[in-house]
Amino acid sequence: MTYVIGLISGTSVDGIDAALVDISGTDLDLKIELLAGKTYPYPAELRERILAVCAGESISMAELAELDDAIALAFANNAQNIQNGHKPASLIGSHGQTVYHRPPGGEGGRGRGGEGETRETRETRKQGGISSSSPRFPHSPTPHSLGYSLQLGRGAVIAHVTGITTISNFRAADIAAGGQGAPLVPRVDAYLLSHPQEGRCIQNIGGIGNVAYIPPRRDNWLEKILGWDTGPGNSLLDLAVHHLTAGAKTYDENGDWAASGTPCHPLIEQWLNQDYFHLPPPKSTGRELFGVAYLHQCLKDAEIYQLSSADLLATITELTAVSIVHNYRTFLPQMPQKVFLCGGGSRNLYLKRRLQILLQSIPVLTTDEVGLSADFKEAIAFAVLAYWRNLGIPGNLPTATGASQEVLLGEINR
Ligand SMILES: Nc1ncnc2c1ncn2[C@@H]1O[C@H](COP(=O)(O)OP(=O)(O)OP(=O)(O)O)[C@@H](O)[C@H]1O
Ligand SMILES: CC(=O)N[C@H]1[C@@H]2OC[C@@H](O2)[C@@H](O)[C@@H]1O[C@H](C)C(=O)O
Repeated sequence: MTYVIGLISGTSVDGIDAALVDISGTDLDLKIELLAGKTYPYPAELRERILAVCAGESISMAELAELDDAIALAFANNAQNIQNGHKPASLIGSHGQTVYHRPPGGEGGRGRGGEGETRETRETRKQGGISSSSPRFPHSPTPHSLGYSLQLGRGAVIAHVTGITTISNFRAADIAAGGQGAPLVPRVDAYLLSHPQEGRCIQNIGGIGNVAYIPPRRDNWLEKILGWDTGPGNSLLDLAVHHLTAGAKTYDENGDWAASGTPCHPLIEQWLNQDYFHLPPPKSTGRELFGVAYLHQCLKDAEIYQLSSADLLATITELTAVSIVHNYRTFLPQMPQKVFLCGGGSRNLYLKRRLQILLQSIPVLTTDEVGLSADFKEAIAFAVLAYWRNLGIPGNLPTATGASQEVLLGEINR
């Protein structure tokens, strides 16, 4: 029995998720008990700063250092807060705050999750203006270019402030081994959520969506696990709500607003042409692709349809749902028997309903229904990844990240 704290702020930048868990076992005997879970919202000013940097705003090294300090101290304070009323933890796994993610591949990983091919260049190429040996992915990755992923909130500060050994910088070793550095959660999902007879998809819907496909637990099931980022989760939807309410609201609570509208299907078809949805896994993405510039292009595309605000939100929500199902149908060896949602998007009842309709007879549930908190699963996963790192157990799944081998994830700060 080991008390471990998991900390993460994801691509929604809504706040720091902290989970205090009691962990035992290591793989199929792995067990976790969630003792406390809490989301600590960022101060508004810090959130805005992070979002601006994520949107590509240039900052100086001095400003970067200040931002890292502020995030590290916020994470450290919350690590202390989550222990209130509990036995102290002996280990912290802190993911930190992603501010930049470049998947591996040529030309800055544009083919996978960087800036992406613009519609203008695609049109020019279609008209013969750009020559390419690969018609769909002109920026096909070169085997030598590594990814890059930057998470702020350095572990050394968290370890010093809390006096607790802290594992941080989880993505670097997988990337050094040629991997995407994401998603890292599938190995944890495999041990906590696999089933002897059922093939399952665990679908996180955060800012970005990501799936772990876990085949039934027989034969060499571990080697058949897949995982990748499916595309937008709530990122575009949150940005659209912010835009439509002039910042008064940051998300569509329960999906109520979108539910009062109707999706515009021609737009969905057009948006599904985005290269990322057709790129085979392993693949990962972030706000660099599905961020502010992307939303503005969506708003521009929507102009000719003169959609109401509700119709626009319904259409953006539909893009998330349709792209998830498109990813399954295109890249899974077979459809799962059940889908389990987690992340904030699992609370969007309209999105959940749309997924259920698109997936027809495949039940769409949440991980809460199999005993794993849908809200804190990512924070729990980083507690488990830290626990594995401390025991010398690799955390990545090369079938999910594309790394050349299993590696120990994270740096140890004592
Ligand atoms: N009650 C709710 N109704 C609708 N949407 C919700 C609700 N609660 C949360 N969300 C959505 O979930 C988002 C936060 O999800 P979550 O915390 O899982 O994302 P994240 O961890 O930051 O992202 P990622 O998993 O990509 O790193 C919010 O920005 C919002 O869009
Ligand atoms: C670079 C980065 O922070 N990626 C996140 C993001 O949020 C969801 C999706 O994109 C996912 O692949 C990843 O996080 C989860 C925790 C993971 O690594 O499994």
